[in-house]
Amino acid sequence: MSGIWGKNVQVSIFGESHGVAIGITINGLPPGLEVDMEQVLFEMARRAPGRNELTTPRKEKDQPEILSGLLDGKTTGAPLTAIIWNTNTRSKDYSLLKNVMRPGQADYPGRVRYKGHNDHRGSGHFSGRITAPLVFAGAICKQWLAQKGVTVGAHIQSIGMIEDESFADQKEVTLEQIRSFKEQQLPLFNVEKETEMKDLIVEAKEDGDSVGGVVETFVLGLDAGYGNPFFDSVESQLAHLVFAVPAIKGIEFGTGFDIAKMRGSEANDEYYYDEHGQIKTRSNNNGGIIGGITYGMPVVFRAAVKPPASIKKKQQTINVEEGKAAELEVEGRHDPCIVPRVLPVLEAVTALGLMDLMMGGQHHE
Ligand SMILES: Cc1cc2nc3c(=O)[nH]c(=O)nc-3n(C[C@H](O)[C@H](O)[C@H](O)COP(=O)(O)O)c2cc1C
Ligand SMILES: C=C(O[C@@H]1CC(C(=O)O)=C[C@@H](OP(=O)(O)O)[C@H]1O)C(=O)O
Repeated sequence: MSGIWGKNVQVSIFGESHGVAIGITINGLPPGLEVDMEQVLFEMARRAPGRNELTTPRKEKDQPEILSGLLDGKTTGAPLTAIIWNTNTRSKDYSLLKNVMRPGQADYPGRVRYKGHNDHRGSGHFSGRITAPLVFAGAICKQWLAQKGVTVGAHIQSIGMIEDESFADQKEVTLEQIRSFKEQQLPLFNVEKETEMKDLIVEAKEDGDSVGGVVETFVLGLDAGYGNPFFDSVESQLAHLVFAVPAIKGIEFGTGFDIAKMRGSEANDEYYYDEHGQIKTRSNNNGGIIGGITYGMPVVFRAAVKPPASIKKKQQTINVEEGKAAELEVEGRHDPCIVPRVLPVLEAVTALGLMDLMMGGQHHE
């Protein structure tokens, strides 16, 4: 089980959705980093289940208990461990699913990989619930990044076929705008799309179905010169973490797949000096990264989020115990759309990836 990630800031996650608890150990945090716990709790509440009609009804406090690594509100430099108790499990929802494999969920591959020993209750260690500790870690990384003038934000690019404007369409995205996104149930540039998106989610839920979407994440204030060519490129670093998040099925940086349709003359991001003598580019088709290295423009990427697999609609599948075909209507508490809740997770892993990269000391300075 690969529950460990990172070079300079290393995280190790543990737990199952219906086990006693979930949690994380973070190694490599610099000593003396002041941790604003209110801010950490705020970030965790953005992701927490059961907070509104658009999410799973499972209610969890998601209150982290710090076991080590923090004294008088500051990191000690020793491993920081936080535990989050599971308090609202309802494992009977999963008794059928030990043998009847949900299409699109990890039941079948997980069963094969772990020889049937995987905890199937609440999808066990595969559950989106295990992203709560990642948001905890990301919230601390964000505070370290803020000291370096780096801010991570995100908005919903789309839900189903309903699109928001893109980051690239904006004249300027301010820190104020990012703060206001964090307060919104559906963070959007074009708030007029909110009702339409909410209705789509509710409609899918009432239909016993689910919807997917796209989250666009952006990083402001990152200097030129971070990253590496080839294996440790900034794209590789971020993509590794983004694909670690359950339900993510695609990623594109900058103009992404559409750059393939452009000519070089259109795709190239032309350089200029701004009024303060800063080097900028007129477009940002490369999403802030060229040669695996940042060039001082915002890092921008979009991640495709699949519609959650656990739906009430009747589906054809198999019962592996009986070795027969089976029909399945998934009961229980599920998100009709993962997009709003995965958005803070994507911000968190971005912050973690960047802090790990920046702690590496490979910058030109
Ligand atoms: C925050 C969050 C909440 C999720 N909620 C659900 C859910 O309620 N029902 C479900 O079937 N999948 C849900 N998922 C997705 C599954 O965890 C995921 O599809 C599964 O682990 C298989 O992984 P994959 O989709 O990345 O291949 C959620 C994911 C996240 C990140
Ligand atoms: C509890 C959370 O969301 C869960 C994520 C999830 C899944 O399959 O990923 C399935 C559901 O689990 P359960 O059947 O136990 O209610 C969600 O409620 C959470 O994210 O904290």
